[in-house]
Amino acid sequence: MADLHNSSTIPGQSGIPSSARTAPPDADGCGDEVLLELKGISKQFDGNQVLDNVDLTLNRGEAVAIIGPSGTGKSTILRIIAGLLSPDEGEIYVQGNRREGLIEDSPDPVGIGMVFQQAALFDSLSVEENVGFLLYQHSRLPARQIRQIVEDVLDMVGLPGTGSRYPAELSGGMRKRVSFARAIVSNPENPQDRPALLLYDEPTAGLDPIASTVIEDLIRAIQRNNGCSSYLIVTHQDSTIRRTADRVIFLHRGKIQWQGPVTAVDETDNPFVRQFFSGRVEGPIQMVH
Ligand SMILES: Nc1ncnc2c1ncn2[C@@H]1O[C@H](COP(=O)(O)OP(=O)(O)OP(=O)(O)O)[C@@H](O)[C@H]1O
Repeated sequence: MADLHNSSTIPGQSGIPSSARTAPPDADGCGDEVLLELKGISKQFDGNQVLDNVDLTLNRGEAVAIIGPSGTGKSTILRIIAGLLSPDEGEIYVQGNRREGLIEDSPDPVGIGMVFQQAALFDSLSVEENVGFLLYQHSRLPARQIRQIVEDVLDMVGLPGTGSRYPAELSGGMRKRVSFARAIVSNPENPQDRPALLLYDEPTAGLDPIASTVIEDLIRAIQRNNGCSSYLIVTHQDSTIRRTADRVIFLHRGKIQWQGPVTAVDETDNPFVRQFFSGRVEGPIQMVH
């Protein structure tokens, strides 16, 4: 496992009991291979330092939640990891290979998939055509098989029998689940296309508690079905943090202020984590008005 003790960029780390800082080596049976490493990543927009010298390591098979107040750079870090945005400074290693430029310039040695916060659906296409869009466009699978795959995925996201409806006929939460279904649909002809790393940007935002549970269970099921795949998940929702994360990273003011196993979020005396989980207005995190 990554040795969190050696990370010098985690000022709040000292509040975590040493026994809680690292998981037992290879607890998940996925080996201890480092899948992703960020070294000294910085990014600013219009003079606003959003990420400031961030180091982050993710092992194969790990599930990590990135949390923190709004506007603190969580989506930015996902977009940098996905290769959609360049950092101003720092290095990115995917399975030990340094990435040069954006994803379009040099493909990574393993697939990285991103499930966006707001994936737009095509209004003129049915739910089935939306979810099966990439398979209809890029695979040679017969339409009947694509329909079956789509039906199965709709079932998985808790929307069975909705394939013939149009996005305008669905609630916002249902549309979100259709987007999710589209993001996770994969071609059985190319199982190697399945990403080794998935990046989820607030997949349960705006969903009712039961629909959230369906998506949270699905995120875990996808990880199990893909062997030792890993994911990073950005979320504000307490239940999603607790049900999908093995490890939690707290980002604020451009830096990782705390990280530890999900079981430690209720034990740590780190003031950022305490304020975040209690929802108190008073504390080191100041609302930006
Ligand atoms: N392309 C961009 N151009 C200018 N500023 C940007 C851009 N992308 C992000 N920012 C700014 O960077 C900061 C961090 O944004 P980001 O979306 O990463 O935050 P976040 O932590 O994901 O927020 P939230 O929890 O509200 O989704 C914000 O102040 C945002 O306005």
